Order: sequence, then C-alpha cells, then structure tokens
Amino acid sequence: MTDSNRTKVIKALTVAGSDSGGGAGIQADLKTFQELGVYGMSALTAVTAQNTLGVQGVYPLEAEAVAAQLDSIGADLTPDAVKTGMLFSSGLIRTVAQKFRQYGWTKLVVDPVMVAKGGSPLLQQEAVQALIAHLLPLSLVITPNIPEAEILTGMKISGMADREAAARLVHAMGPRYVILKGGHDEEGAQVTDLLYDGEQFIYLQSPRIATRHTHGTGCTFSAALAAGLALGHLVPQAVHTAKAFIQAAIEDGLNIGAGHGPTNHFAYQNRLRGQR
Ligand SMILES: Nc1ncnc2c1ncn2[C@@H]1O[C@H](COP(=O)(O)OP(=O)(O)O)[C@@H](O)[C@H]1O
Ligand SMILES: Cc1ncc(COP(=O)(O)OP(=O)(O)O)c(N)n1
Repeated sequence: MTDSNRTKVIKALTVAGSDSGGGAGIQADLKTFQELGVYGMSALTAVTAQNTLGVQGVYPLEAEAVAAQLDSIGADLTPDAVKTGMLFSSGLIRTVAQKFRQYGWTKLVVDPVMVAKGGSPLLQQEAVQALIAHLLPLSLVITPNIPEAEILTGMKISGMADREAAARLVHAMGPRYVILKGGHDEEGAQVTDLLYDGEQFIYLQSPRIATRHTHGTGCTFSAALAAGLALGHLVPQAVHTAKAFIQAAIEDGLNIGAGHGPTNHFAYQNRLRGQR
C-alpha cells in the first residue's frame, strides 16, 4: 500500500491507569478501541497492581511523565476522540486538563473513576474538586456511576427522580451530556443508564445480567463511547453502541481468576460475526 491510497486511520486516546489484570483501565480501553476498529493510543497516569481479587498497589506517575506522553501524542498523532479514566490526584487532573486545552482536544469523554469494585480508592478525595473545576467544563460527555454521581453532587441518590436531579446538577458543572449509569442500582430486572443533554432524558435499558464477572464495566463502556465518537457518531448513537458492546461483554464475561472476572471484549464482534 502506498502512502497516498491509505484510508484514514481513526484514532482514540485513553488517559488512564494500568490494570495489571487486564480487565479495567488502559488495557480495557485499548481492547475496546481495537474491537471497534479504532487505533488506540494511551497516556498512563498510574500503575496499579491489580487482579480479579482487588487492588494490591497503586503507583501514580509524576505529572511531568503524564505531560510528556500527552506532548508526544499532541506533537504527532491527533486523536479523533479522547477519554479519561483513573486520574488519581488533583495535580494530575490539572496537568491533563491543561494539555487538553493546549491541544484543543474537545471530543472528550470523562469517566470519573473514583473507587475500584473492591473498595480501593483510585482518586484521592481532595481531587474531586479539581475534577469538577478543571475537567468537567472541558468534557463533551461524563459517565458517572451512581456512587460517583453522589460524590460529585453531594446528594443521596435513590430512585429515578433522584437520578434525574443528580444528572441536572452534574450537567450544570459543564459537560454537554451526562450519562448516569445504573449498574449499581440493584432493583428490578433491567439496568437503566440515563442520558441527559440539558433538555431531555433518554433511558437506555437492558436486561440485568446476574454475574460477578463485571470487572472493568465502566472503563469498557466509556471506551466504547469514545470509539464511537472518534468514528464520527453523535453522542446518542455512540451511547447505543456502547450499551450493546458492554451488554455483550458482560453476558459473555470471562470466568478467569478467583474473584470478579473481567468482561469479554471479544463478545460484541463475535456476535456480529455470528460466532455465538
Ligand atoms: N449486571 C449488569 N447487567 C447489565 N448491564 C450492566 C450490569 N452492571 C453494569 N452494567 C452496565 O455496565 C455499564 C457500567 O455500569 P456501572 O456498573 O453503573 O458503572 P461502573 O462499572 O463504572 O461502576 C453500564 O452501561 C451499565 O448499564
Ligand atoms: C486502573 C483502573 N482504572 C479504573 C478502574 C475502575 O474500573 P471500572 O470499569 O469502574 O471497574 P471496577 O473497578 O468497578 O471493576 C480500575 N479498577 N483500575
């Protein structure tokens, strides 16, 4: 293939932590990008020692190292969309936000990762204000789960009316779209993710899957969303694909390790290929 007849390569960037177990973080994001036909790039914020049993260690990188990775990408490889995951500290959040402004990366999905499933903190408490002040105003979409929305808004969420109220409050912090994910609401046979654009609510429902193999669901969902945006889809369309991607990935979850196994990043494409 010559340089001139190459088709355009769609690229997405994840700014997140590494999960040594491969189910969440950078690893989940890159697998998801690849499965959706998007070239994946990464800027690492932290290394975690992690497996299906939990998080055994968290080792954040220096802000200088994160800035250098973003500069290397910014100087050469413009991403078509960007997502953030684990950012750990207010210093890293300020650095990342400053680089996003510098390079004009506005197709931005913020997954406000705070705590891993086993309870280990992935964002320092004092960094929540930095997230609100520096990153939310830059974001196109934010994808909190229910506990994250409670921390961002300071309100207790119980029931759909509370979720709508919380989505309004988060929207007022700057993102153009809020997706308040419903995985932590264990009521009922359906899981409902709420999409709010500042005017109307869209309810994305899917059957609740009874499984403990849900490690990395939030990372995978937000990465699928970023991949869709990179491909040029509008937010409502990209959310539908992300929901289908995560549904398939949870349904075919991987029973590896002794704890919460990861979702199956192959599942969505396997189904499209008729291999299940
Ligand atoms: N048991 C489940 N069955 C079906 N979908 C689920 C289940 N748990 C989570 N999801 C989906 O996975 C995505 C992540 O949800 P959630 O668990 O709320 O976030 P997080 O992984 O960030 O804690 C959402 O799209 C949600 O609807
Ligand atoms: C390195 C790293 N980043 C993010 C997470 C949290 O991932 P999430 O998709 O919310 O999945 P669970 O932790 O809830 O399984 C993580 N664990 N590690």
